[in-house]
Amino acid sequence: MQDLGNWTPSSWRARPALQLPAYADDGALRAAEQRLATLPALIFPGEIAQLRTRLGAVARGEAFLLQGGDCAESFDEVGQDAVESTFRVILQMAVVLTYAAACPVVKLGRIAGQFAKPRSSDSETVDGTTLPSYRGDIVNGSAFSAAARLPDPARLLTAYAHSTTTLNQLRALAQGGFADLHEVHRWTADFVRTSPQGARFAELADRITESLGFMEACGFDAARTPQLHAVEFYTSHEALHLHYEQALTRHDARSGRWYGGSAHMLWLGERTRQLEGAHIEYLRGIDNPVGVKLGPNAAADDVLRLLDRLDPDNQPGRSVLISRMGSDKVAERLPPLLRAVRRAGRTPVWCCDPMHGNTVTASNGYKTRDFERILGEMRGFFSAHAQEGTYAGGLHFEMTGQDVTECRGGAQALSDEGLASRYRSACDPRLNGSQSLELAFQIADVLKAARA
Ligand SMILES: O=C[C@H](O)[C@H](O)COP(=O)(O)O
Ligand SMILES: C=C(OP(=O)(O)O)C(=O)O
Ligand SMILES: [Mn+2]
Repeated sequence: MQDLGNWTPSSWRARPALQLPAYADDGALRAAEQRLATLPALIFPGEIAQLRTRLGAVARGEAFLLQGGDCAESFDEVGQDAVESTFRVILQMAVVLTYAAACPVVKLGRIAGQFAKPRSSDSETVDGTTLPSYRGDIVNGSAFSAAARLPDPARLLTAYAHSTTTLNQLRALAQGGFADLHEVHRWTADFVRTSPQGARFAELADRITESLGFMEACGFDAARTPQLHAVEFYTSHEALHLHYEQALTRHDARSGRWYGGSAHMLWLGERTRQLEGAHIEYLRGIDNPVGVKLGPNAAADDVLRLLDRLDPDNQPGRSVLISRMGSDKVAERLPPLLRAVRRAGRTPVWCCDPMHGNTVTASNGYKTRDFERILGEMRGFFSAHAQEGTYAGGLHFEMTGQDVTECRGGAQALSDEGLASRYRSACDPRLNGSQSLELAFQIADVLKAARA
């Protein structure tokens, strides 16, 4: 078993911690942490071990990882629509990829806990008024008022409550009949059904339905094949708010290991991955699969030191490296990292986040991303792996199943003016349901070619 040295769930507190809120009332923070520590973990060790096994298959090139969801979940949107629509689009994307590339797809939501946000600036100025930045619903409110922006420790408990609600809904959707492959036609949202993507998906769904009918006519017993009736769906979020993560850390008496009980998988962002920092210290001691984002300034040596710290035994399925270079930099910056990791004999999952290196400001002030640049980084990621003889293992998207207008382009040809109509994200722009499906068809072609 990995030697954790002097690690404890609270050893991160002796290290410099970036991006954490400064609470005015220490007593209220401690009370919230103590309350959380008495509540059940959201995710249990057996489920975490199962995801490690699935990601191990990705690391070996036998499966593909699809990770996606909101940039920042909102307390106001916890409920039927937002969760169900994102779940159904992830299912649709996964079916498109599985069908095209005949490759199992591991489905991992940025969901049921994605409430904490790192920011470039501590404050925001609007019309001459300066207030603290919004840092995610677990910390403060997105409304531009002094009261909303005050960090409130009671939000830690609301985040836990909302995560349990969402997780309960996800478990029901994944296991309760909705995800049955015989229902594949029902997964399309109404606004997508009439789009070119909707039509393309309907054709694919017809082929799947026909194949199932054919196989059942040949005597294949679908009723005895659980994989047709339910899906494995896992959760993840950025492990930014360490007070929250520590309070949900649990010891597993059976294995003797510690695990983060807030999600199956946890990752660190580009801004909090300092080797000697608090966030890496926390992550190294838990047994979950863990990820690290890598931006264009990551050096090969940094990446190897991070793997030494997080995954010293080089266990397939433990570490996920998520590159987010930008479409204009991926061809130059990613190959040296792939080469160094391969030469060191390391076997992390390599995943691409084509969102965070491609954020721009539209002419009317909206934070946005271009569909073509997202696609461009994704293609650059596959090319870099082909060039280096490594496996392009997965993709990480900021997306929603809803009909929002936050990213430009795609078949809908969303323009700067179009962004204003339904821009709902409190942080970064997401692909909408139709853009997400369009992207899945594009990736399917690339994945099929890469696997051939
Ligand atoms: O989601 C990631 C970050 O929180 C986000 O990209 C930061 O955005 P900012 O540069 O507006 O702070
Ligand atoms: C903060 C995020 O990304 P990054 O750390 O890559 O900027 C994120 O995934 O929301
Ligand atoms: Mn984001």
